[in-house]
Amino acid sequence: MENALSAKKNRENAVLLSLSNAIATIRDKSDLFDVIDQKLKSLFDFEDFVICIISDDQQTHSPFLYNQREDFQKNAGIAPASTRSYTIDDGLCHAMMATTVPVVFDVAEVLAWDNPPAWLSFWQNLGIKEMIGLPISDRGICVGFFYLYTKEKNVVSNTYYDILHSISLQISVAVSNIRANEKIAAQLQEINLYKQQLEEEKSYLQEQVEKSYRHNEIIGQGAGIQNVFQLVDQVASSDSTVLILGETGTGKELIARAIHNGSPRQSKLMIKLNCAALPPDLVESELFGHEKGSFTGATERRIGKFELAHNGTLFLDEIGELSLALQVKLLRALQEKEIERVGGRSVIKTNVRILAATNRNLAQEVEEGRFRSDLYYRLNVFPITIPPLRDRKEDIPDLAMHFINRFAKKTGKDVRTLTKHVSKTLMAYPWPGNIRELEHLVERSVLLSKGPVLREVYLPKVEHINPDNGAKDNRIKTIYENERDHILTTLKLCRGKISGVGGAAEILGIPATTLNSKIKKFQIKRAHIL
Ligand SMILES: Nc1ncnc2c1ncn2[C@@H]1O[C@H](COP(=O)(O)OP(=O)(O)OP(=O)(O)O)[C@@H](O)[C@H]1O
Repeated sequence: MENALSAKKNRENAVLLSLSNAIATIRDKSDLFDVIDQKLKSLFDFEDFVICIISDDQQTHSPFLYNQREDFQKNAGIAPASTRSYTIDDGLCHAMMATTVPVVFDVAEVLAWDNPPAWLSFWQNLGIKEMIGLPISDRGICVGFFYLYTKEKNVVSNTYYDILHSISLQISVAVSNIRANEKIAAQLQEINLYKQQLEEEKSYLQEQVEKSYRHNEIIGQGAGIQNVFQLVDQVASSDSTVLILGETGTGKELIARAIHNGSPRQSKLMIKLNCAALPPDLVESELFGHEKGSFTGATERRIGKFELAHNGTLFLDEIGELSLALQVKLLRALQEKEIERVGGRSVIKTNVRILAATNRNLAQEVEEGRFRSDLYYRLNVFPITIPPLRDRKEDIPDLAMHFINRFAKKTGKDVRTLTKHVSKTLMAYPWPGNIRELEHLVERSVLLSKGPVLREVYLPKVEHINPDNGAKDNRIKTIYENERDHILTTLKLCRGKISGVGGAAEILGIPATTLNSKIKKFQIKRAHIL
């Protein structure tokens, strides 16, 4: 008998020793899981176990280490998961916190209490009859619980209590180490994230410095652009969302930057996202960021433009190209003022001023169901429409001189002015690509010019140009859309003149009355034309 007892004692000591050696090498949760599952099981037979940790506010506790068997999810009741938390006020926790020694609970008895733990019936459904609770402590304070579940009753006799107590102390040390490691890893990840943010901010700042050098002069004396400047002055100092409308190349980004630079957010960043430049799923992660592994290719956690623009301005260019699914997500972000990274679980508060731009007729896009009306109304708080260059020809000579000076400086060529003839030619051209097209044409002409006076410019032939360059639409249009677009283009070319010589009806070869009824049918408004 004595021999049998001492053999048992020896076996226990051996398990304890090997457990303690194994615990010393533990680096993470999976190491600890294996040690408990293999070494402790060799001491006595238990079915499963869970280690829970009490939250910092001492109100709840959550599973920290547990078996992640797939069949658990199929069982009735609440399977352990680190995302779940339970109140500490459930009798069981209080009993555990009041003791330093193992406590054995009869599962059926606990379930008959007034306030049984919400998760316990899950284990009963698996046939668990008893559970042994051991406190997990850190420097003498109870920080969690270690529950061992058994299918038989009285598996652990009193003689095991001492050894279980020693084991719980050792496991407590391992849990503390793992939590400390996890904290360091999370901090490292935060540091890397900030590093990435700083790098992105740096590249944005470099871009901004470059642009502010180029953008300190916005050229335009004509009434059309002066009206735009007035609107910019009115809205810049507020936090209002601004919708900037205008054909491609009319200066929408320049105006967005002027609004940002005139706002109290000017010392922060203006981040730009071109909604048309990427496929929809990438636009989502560009906007909101993503967590590591949230999709194939997401090898690193990455913050999105919303986060990057925090306390600054987010300029959403070509907003009309945003998919309907993303429009919903953007609307939610604007309404809630918070975002969720793709694959992320937590919400992130953001304080961002939104400027949006499009060369599409958004009101029409709404009518035709391609743009959500609720998002449109949220964006259309303060619309600014930039007139196309053909409607502000008076600005062309100044703009041309501005670009001549810039490119002469850039290329080192001595070009100082342009002839009257060139000026007239430029003013007669309809500029479907607007100021950007003028900028490129001047650049080319400066390069080709032979003296200090620009005598020649090489304009494309007008008949090849479709001045209604607004929609970059690759889909095949319906006959209805085509007819509407054709009428609209002609009306734009004629600046809204319907009848008489040079009127749209004459060009289209139909009576003015017919054109008028078509305008009605297609719901073409004056604002669409001008
Ligand atoms: N009033 C202006 N004075 C000087 N330069 C201008 C002016 N307006 C536009 N530009 C220049 O014309 C080019 C096109 O402008 P910008 O990129 O702002 O147009 P956009 O309307 O945003 O074009 P897109 O619709 O294609 O995005 C830029 O190089 C910009 O600096």
